Amino acid sequence: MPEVYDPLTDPAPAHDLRAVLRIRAFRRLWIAFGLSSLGDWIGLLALTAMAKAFAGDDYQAANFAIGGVLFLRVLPALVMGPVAGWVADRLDRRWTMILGDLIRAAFFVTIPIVGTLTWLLVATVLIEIVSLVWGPAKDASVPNLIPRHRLEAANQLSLITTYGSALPAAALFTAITLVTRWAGDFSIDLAVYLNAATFVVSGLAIVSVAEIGRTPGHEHEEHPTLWRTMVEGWSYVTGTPVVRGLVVGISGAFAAGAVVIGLGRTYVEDLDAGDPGYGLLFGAVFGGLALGMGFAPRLFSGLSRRRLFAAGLVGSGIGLAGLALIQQLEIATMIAVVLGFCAGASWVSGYTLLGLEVPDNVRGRTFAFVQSAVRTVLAVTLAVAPFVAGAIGRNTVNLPGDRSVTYNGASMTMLIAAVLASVIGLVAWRQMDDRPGVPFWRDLRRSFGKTPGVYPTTGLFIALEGGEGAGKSTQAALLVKWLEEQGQQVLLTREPGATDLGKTLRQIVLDPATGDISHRAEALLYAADKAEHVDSVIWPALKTGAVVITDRYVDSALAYQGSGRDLDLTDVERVNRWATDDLRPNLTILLDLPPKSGLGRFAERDRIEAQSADFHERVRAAFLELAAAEPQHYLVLDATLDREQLAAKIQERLLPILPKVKP
Ligand SMILES: Nc1ncnc2c1ncn2[C@@H]1O[C@H](COP(=O)(O)OP(=O)(O)OP(=O)(O)O)[C@@H](O)[C@H]1O
Ligand SMILES: Cc1cn([C@H]2C[C@H](O)[C@@H](COP(=O)(O)O)O2)c(=O)[nH]c1=O
Repeated sequence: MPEVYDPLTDPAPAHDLRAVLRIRAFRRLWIAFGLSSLGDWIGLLALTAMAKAFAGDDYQAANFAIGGVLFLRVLPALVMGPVAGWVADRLDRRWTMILGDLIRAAFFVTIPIVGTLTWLLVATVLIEIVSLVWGPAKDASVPNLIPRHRLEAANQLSLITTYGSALPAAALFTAITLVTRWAGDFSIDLAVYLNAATFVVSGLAIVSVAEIGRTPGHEHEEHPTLWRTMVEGWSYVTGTPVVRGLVVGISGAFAAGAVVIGLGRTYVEDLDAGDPGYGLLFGAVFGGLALGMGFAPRLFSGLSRRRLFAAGLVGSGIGLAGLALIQQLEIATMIAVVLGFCAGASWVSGYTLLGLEVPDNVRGRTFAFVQSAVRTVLAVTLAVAPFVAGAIGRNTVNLPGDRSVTYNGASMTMLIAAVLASVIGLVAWRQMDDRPGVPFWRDLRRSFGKTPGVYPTTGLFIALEGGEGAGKSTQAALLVKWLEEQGQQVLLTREPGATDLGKTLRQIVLDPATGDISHRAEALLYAADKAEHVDSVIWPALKTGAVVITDRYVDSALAYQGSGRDLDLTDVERVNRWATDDLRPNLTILLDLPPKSGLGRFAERDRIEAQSADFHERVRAAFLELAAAEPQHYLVLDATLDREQLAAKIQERLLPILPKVKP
C-alpha cells in the first residue's frame, strides 16, 4: 500500500524542495534516478570516446562512429515510444525499473568485453530501448508517491537532477580518464564499468521503494493487446483537450529551443560573434531554462499552472521573435535568457500538469508519447531549420527613399518559428484555460511573489467560507459535535465579532444605520477584528493543540472587500496578511451556493447582505477563484446538498488529518 501523505501534515510551502525529499519513497526514487542519470551521461561520453577509438585514425570514420552513437540514441524513441508506454502501464513499475537498471548495467559491461564498433552500436540501441521504458515508468510513478501540491517541486527536482547530473558526469569522466591515463584505452573501459555500477546501485535503491508497485486499483483489469493499448493511448491524448494542448505545447517549446540550437551557429556568424558568441548564446538559453525550471513556479506561485504553461510558450515565441529581429549580441544574449526562462517555466508546469491530469492507468503511455513527440520534433526541427534558413539565404530589400533592409535566413526562420510557437501557445491557452473571464494580467499581478503563508503545526485550523446563508453556521455546529465525538478539543469561533473589540466592530460594519462608509475604512474595520481575533483567540487555542473552526476568515475579506467592493485585491490581501500575521487555515471549506438561494434563506438583511445582486455574484466568483488557485488547501462543496450529505463529505475530508488524540 502506498504511504498516505496528506498535504496538510507537512506545513512547509508547496514549492519547498526539502519537503519533497522528506517523503521517504520519493527520496529513494530520486537517489535512484539521480544515479541513473549520472550513469547515462557518463555512458554517453564514454561510448562516443570508445566509438572514436574503435574507428581508429581515419577522421571521417571517427566522425561517422560518433554521429552513429548520437543518432542511435534518438532513433529508438521515434519507433519504440508507444511500445515503451505500453510496457510502463502494463507491468509492475518497480520491477520494470529494477530490471531495466540491471539490464542496462549488463549491456554496458559487455561493450568493452566484446570490443567491436558493431556491438557498441547495437548495445547503444538496446540500452536506449530499455531507457525508453524506464523513463515513463519513473515519470508515471512519481505522482503516486507524493501529494498533488508537491508534484511541481518533485518535477523541478527530477528535471534539475536529470539535466544537472551532466556536469558531475563530465567532471567524473574527465577525472577518471586523467587519473588512469597510464591505462590507455582501458581508462575509457573503466568509465563504462563505473557507469554500469551506477545502474546496479540505482536498481538496488529501487528495491526498497515498495510504494511504487503496480498501478493501484488496476490489478484485476484485463490486459489489452499492444495494438489496442496504442490505439487507446492515441485516442486518449488526441481526444482529451487538456492533454492534447499539453502535448502540442510541450512539442512547441522544444521546437522553439531546437531552432535556437540548430540556427545558433549561423545566427552568431551574422552578428560577427564567432565561437565565443555561440557559446554565450547557448549558455544564455540553457541558463535561462534552468532559472525558469527552478524559480518560475515559486515566483508565480499563485498563477494557474495551465495559464503558466501557455504563457511560457507565448513568452518563448516572443523571445524568439526578439532574437530574430535584434542583431546585437549583448541584447540577443539577454533575450535568450528570457526565452530560456519562459521555455523552462512551460516545461516544468507542463510536466506537472501531465502528472496531475492524466489518470494513472494511461500515464505511462502518455509520458512515452510525449517523449517520442519531443524527440521527433527535435530531430525534425534540427534537420529542417538550417535547410529553410539556407533556402532563404541572405537578402537585401530596397525600400523607397534610398533605404534598404538586409535580412538573413537564420533570422527569418527564427521569426517563422516565433510565430508558430506563439500560435501554439495561444491554441494551448484556448484548449486549457481554467479561469475563463479572469483577465490574465490581473491574475499575473496578483500571483507575483505571493507569500507562502504560515500553516499551524500544532492543532488544526479550519475556516468555513461562502456567501450569505450558504450554511456555514449549520455545518460548523455539526462539525463541532462530530469532532468532540472523536475526542478532539474544539474551539468554534467566527468573524467578525469573536472578541470584545470584535463585537463593537461587528455592530458598526453590519448595522444598516452605519450607512455608506469608505470602502477602505470598511476593509480596515474587518482587518482590525481579524488582528484581535488571531492574537487573542485563534493562536492561543492552536498552541494547545485544539481544532479551531472559524466561521469566515481572510477569504471573506478578499471576496467581499476585494472583489465585492472592487478594492485593489493586492492591497486588501497585504493588509489582511499583516493583520493575521499571515496565519492560514490548514483547510478552508467553501460552501458554494447561488447568492439568490442563500439570501432567500433569510427575511431580514444586514448592511452587507443588502448589497446588490452583482455584488454578491462577484463575491461568489471570488471565493471560487481563491479555491481554484490553491486546491490543496480547499474543500469546495455544492451547498445545495442537504445538511447531512455536506457534513459527511466534510468528515471524510478531515478524518485523515485530525490531530492525534492524547489518551
Ligand atoms: N444544506 C442546507 N439546505 C437547506 N437549508 C439549509 C442548509 N444548511 C442550512 N440551511 C438553512 O439556511 C439558513 C442559513 O444557514 P446558516 O445560518 O447555517 O448559513 P450561514 O452561511 O452561516 O449564513 P450567514 O451568511 O449568515 O453566515 C438557516 O435557516 C439554515 O437552517
Ligand atoms: C469576515 C468578513 C465578513 N464580511 C461580511 C460577510 C457577511 O456579510 C458579514 C458577516 O456576517 P455573518 O452573518 O457572520 O456571516 O460580514 C466581510 O465583508 N468581510 C470580512 O472580512
